[in-house]
Amino acid sequence: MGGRLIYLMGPSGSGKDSLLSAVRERLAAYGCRIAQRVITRSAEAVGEAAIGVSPVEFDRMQCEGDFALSWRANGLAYGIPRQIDEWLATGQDVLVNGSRAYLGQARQRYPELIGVLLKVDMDVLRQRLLARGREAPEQIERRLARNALFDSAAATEGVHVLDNSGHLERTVANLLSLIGANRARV
Ligand SMILES: Nc1ncnc2c1ncn2[C@@H]1O[C@H](COP(=O)(O)OP(=O)(O)O)[C@@H](O)[C@H]1O
Ligand SMILES: O=P(O)(O)OC[C@H]1O[C@H](OP(=O)(O)OP(=O)(O)O)[C@H](O)[C@@H]1O
Repeated sequence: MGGRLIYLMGPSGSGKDSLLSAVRERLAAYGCRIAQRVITRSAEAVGEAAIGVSPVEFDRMQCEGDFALSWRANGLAYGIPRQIDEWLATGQDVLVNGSRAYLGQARQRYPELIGVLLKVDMDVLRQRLLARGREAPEQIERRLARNALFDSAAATEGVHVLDNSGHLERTVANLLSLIGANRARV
């Protein structure tokens, strides 16, 4: 039997990287892989378990079929290495940090994917983005404005919504429970 693809999404600043860092070891113990993303962001500013490449290198990798999934957003290009297909084929679950805008295309390739949407109140989101300090204020406002694209009910159809407005540990527990990683694998 193939593994499950868990497709984590959420606004910039909703806590995807923090959540993935917090669950990394527990998911590894459960046998679930976390895909390392390739991003056209300088390596210093990647700030997560991702690989930074130049736009030219990204295009070359894409042409060579290195990515199972890839998309562009926020002026950047993102790729999920095709290695995830080997993991899924050998029955391992895989968690990817995805894009809300790309969900439909991801579903075309992986119809059984499990969508998980991290949600945070708008004011909390702005505060967290400013406190993180990775983007300039105008970039932060553009990222917040982008969220209006995903306000419709359709955006949450068929996806599991996890609220990360509170403590991260609660969100961690909810994600592990959703995946079934809080109990022994049978
Ligand atoms: N539950 C939480 N409570 C408080 N701060 C959080 C929580 N989750 C994430 N953060 C903080 O919010 C900021 C954005 O989180 P991050 O994981 O970088 O989000 P994303 O990867 O979705 O852009 C970071 O500074 C992070 O430390
Ligand atoms: O279509 P959207 O849901 O808006 O997503 C667009 C991109 O933004 C996020 O990336 P990234 O991790 O670079 O942004 P963040 O760390 O600032 O959230 C997300 O993971 C997608 O790659």
